[in-house]
Amino acid sequence: MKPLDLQLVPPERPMASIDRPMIIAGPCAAETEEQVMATAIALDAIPAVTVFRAGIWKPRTRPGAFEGVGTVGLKWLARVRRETRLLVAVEVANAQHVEEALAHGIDVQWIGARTTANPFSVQEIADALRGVPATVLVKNPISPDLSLWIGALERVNRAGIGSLLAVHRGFSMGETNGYRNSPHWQIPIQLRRLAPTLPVLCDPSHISGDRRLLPEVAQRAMDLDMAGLMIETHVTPEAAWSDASQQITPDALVALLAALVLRRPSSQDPQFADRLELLRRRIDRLDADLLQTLAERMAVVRKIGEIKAENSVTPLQLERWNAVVESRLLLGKQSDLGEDFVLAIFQAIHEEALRTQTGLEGQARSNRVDATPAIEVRVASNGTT
Ligand SMILES: C=C(O[C@@H]1C=C(C(=O)O)C=C[C@H]1O)C(=O)O
Repeated sequence: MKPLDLQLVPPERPMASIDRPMIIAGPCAAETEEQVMATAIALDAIPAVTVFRAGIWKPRTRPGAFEGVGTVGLKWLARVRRETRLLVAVEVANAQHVEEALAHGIDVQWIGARTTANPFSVQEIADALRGVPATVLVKNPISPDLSLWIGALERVNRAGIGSLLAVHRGFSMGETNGYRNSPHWQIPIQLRRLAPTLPVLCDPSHISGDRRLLPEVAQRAMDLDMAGLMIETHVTPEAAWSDASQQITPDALVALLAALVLRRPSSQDPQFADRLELLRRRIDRLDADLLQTLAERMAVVRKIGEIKAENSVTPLQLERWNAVVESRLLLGKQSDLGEDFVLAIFQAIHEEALRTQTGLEGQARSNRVDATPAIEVRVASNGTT
């Protein structure tokens, strides 16, 4: 795929000129004016924090949960803006939210995961932002669908706004290895590959769902050289009206930021460059071998597919596949390779093997005169099969 045509972040915008990770912090939701001001004042004292976030319209999974204070919260955010050095950010989900946020001088608007998933809503928001030099963050959609995320970014970008940034908040999956939203780090990495000038921040709070996981997720984001962090922060997290388990106090945020190890994306040291180059050449050779081996394996798979097709045997052979998986996991373990990693590789290989053999089966069927008829469905007289 060629790089995306996203005209991003004019350099004169303050949000764009970041040589350190941008830190956005604030409560999941604005609850009262006192809670908003107390949190904002505490965050104002942390130099690394530049943007104060608070949701006022909260999309909730089920009705009856706290759905946000609504428009009155914008007045509280405007007060934060007046009384601290922080920029203020709010989530918008429709054109009316955008207009009200703009009318109250809100600096940053973010599009949440549920909204990003709906192109109608994103277009409505983009239309409301047309020609306004606003800063907009687009969170990833709930499902691990990169095209949907890119589509939302493109819609907002085409509106000709001021600055555009993306936020990785993880993906809602059945199984999440203890995360509230599975990170699927390869998706934001792929986004950055396609849109190299787009700053992509990470929201460790929504990935973790549990404040105990925050430091490791935030560190992972920094190790991936992401442009910043959005971390839910509340003066009394345990009493929060929403997302209580994932919010941290401003003091805990100070500790988290202090413990982060920030590394450079590159080094000028010529010795480092030489060693890296040498090792990378070895990787290049190994990858070429890997691909060669894969191609040879696929050629054998194809041969097996041909004899299966001639004998009308199904591509999937569960017993054999089971034996392959067991033996490769064991081999992998002996070489210190993680089980999940080895399984994922062999599942991808098997998927491709089946795809190859399925095509052959179709061809053989249409060439054969004595082909077994396609599944016969007999309709019983009472209408059931
Ligand atoms: C190659 C075969 O076909 C399929 C692919 C397999 C593989 O890639 O190892 C294993 C079993 C089958 O589901 C085979 O039957 O051996």
